[in-house]
Amino acid sequence: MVYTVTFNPAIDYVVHTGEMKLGSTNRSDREEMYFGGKGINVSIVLRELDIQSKALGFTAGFTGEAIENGLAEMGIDTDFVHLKKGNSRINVKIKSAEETELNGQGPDIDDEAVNKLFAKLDKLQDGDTLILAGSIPASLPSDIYEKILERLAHKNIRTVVDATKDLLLNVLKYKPFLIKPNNHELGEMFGVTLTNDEEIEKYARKLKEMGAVNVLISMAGDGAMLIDENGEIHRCGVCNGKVKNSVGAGDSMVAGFTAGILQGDYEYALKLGTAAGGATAFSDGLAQKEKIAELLETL
Ligand SMILES: Nc1ncnc2c1ncn2[C@@H]1O[C@H](COP(=O)(O)OP(=O)(O)OP(=O)(O)O)[C@@H](O)[C@H]1O
Ligand SMILES: O=P(O)(O)OC[C@@]1(O)O[C@H](CO)[C@@H](O)[C@@H]1O
Repeated sequence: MVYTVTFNPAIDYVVHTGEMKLGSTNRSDREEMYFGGKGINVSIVLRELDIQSKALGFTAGFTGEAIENGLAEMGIDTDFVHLKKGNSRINVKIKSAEETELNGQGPDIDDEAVNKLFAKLDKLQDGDTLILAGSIPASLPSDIYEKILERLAHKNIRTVVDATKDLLLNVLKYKPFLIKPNNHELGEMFGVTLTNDEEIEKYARKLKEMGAVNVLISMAGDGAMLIDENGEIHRCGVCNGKVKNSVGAGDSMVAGFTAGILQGDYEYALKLGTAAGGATAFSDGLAQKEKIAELLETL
């Protein structure tokens, strides 16, 4: 079974506007809402790839209820811990000449709620896959992902972590099966700006030396690089298409790669990840089955 964990689910409120003037009243041309947060996005795209997962995490208030109902309507299995206070966040994504995002902080998560999540995770079994994805609310310490991996270390669970900074660095000693920072996040973790392929490879290998089994670096329109468990490097360019939306492209890549590795080798997983990432970049909302299949054929 595949489980995703989203500590900080969100309603993604996507606003399209011709021009955006800071300090003025702007009017949108159209709006859309999606139920998101990184782990949830991974669950949604996994379902497009015929892999049923269970989405875990925390929801709160009326927005949390809307997220759960929306996911249920989409056929996504969920088992969220319900927080007693606050509301799940609404993340604003403004699409004008450029994409601007304003992600919320999210509700506080207390120890009792964290322990409820731990109890659910304790039921995972050998052979399961666990995907931890996205930011955590400020009320939680940055070793929370580490604590989860530590709890599960005695079981044979394939772990995937899509996070940044300390949240990611802290888990490396537990040898996550896959991590997927993008090239900017990779540089940020080492306090450097990465300007070419050689530098990106050098720092990706550092993450591997620090414990990650497979390191996948996504580079938006420049494709992706994988350093696999044997230290071999694989590269994949991007699919061709008109970019509509980059929100969730990375989550789609994580879903595609995870589905790919359950069905084939690293080359195939990288291609399926690339096709899923591209399918999201070329769609309003997340990747759909037919688009992923069409793009996979081109790689
Ligand atoms: N402009 C694009 N054209 C084609 N493919 C793209 C484009 N942007 C993203 N992709 C595909 O999606 C993958 C992941 O994208 P990206 O590197 O932007 O992830 P990310 O930064 O984690 O994204 P996000 O945080 O918005 O989900 C890329 O490696 C690529 O295969
Ligand atoms: O604030 P985080 O948790 O880092 O990212 C949250 C988020 O931007 O990630 C997804 C796209 O990857 C969106 O659905 C969501 O709004």
